[in-house]
Amino acid sequence: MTIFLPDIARQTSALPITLDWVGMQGIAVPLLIAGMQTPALADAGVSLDDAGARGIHMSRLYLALEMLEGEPLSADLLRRLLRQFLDSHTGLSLRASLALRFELLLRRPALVSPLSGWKRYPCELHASLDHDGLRLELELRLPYSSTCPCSAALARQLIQERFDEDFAHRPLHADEVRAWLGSSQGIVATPHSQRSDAHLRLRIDPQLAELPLVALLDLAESALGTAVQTAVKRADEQAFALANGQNLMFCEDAARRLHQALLGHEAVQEFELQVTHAESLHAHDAVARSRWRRS
Ligand SMILES: Nc1nc2c(ncn2[C@@H]2O[C@H](COP(=O)(O)OP(=O)(O)OP(=O)(O)O)[C@@H](O)[C@H]2O)c(=O)[nH]1
Repeated sequence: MTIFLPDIARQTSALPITLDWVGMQGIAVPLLIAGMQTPALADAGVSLDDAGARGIHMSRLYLALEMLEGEPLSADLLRRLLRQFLDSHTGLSLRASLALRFELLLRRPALVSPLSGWKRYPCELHASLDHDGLRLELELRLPYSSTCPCSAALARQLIQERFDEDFAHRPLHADEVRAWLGSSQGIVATPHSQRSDAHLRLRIDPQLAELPLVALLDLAESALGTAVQTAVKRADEQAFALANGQNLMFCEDAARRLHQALLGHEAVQEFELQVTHAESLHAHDAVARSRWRRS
């Protein structure tokens, strides 16, 4: 005996209006990225371009997401998946989209010691397919350390003044000066540093064979110069202090360095970036933004 199941989605809408996006948000999916299974949350949807149709077929989108489990995440896989969204909604939808939110874990080496540890990078990938083809946008967030150049200059001035007070009118002896340099009575002031955050939103070439996730994170960290560390021994901390001292930056400096680095990457077709320095000088943040579009 066949049981009749009412199918409301096939009814006609009482209000004939098209909809930009209909779908599901926050679906749990495993992805394969950089050789690792990576848990993600997916938002999957299509446009509803048939104004008279009551609804889309959610289950068809949900089941198509199984494609993500079997092979490494790539532009080609996303193109085929979104094509499946559209093929399963022929006559209803002209545009399909998928957003994936996940945290990429990368093993990062210490600066000096032979140690390493995992660092997490929050990522979002937004893919859409319509008659113009596949569009890919990548959002990356990465933490780094920034030391204020103004604060460093002001601290150096205080150290010079203290030096004048302690040594101006008597002969200098290297041992005495060396001991003074190693004391907090001599080095009376230190500049402030802060944990900072870079947020990159990049339009990526959809023809690429591989998604350049790791390459772009490496590029951004190298442009900033003082990425936050994972495993740290004292030797690593000392190297980090040196790196910060040689890498003083305002938020404007950080934004310009990232801008310059991203301009040179072949996969990047357009970007917006924001750097946020969570100041320890005051309770609000210093922020700089920049954007670029290939003309
Ligand atoms: N379109 C739509 N479906 C919803 C919504 N909320 C829950 N659903 C349910 O999602 C389920 C899956 O929808 P369909 O994909 O059309 O299910 P189906 O008719 O069994 O599958 P097909 O035979 O492939 O069309 C249905 O049971 C819907 O009732 C909603 O807001 N809109």
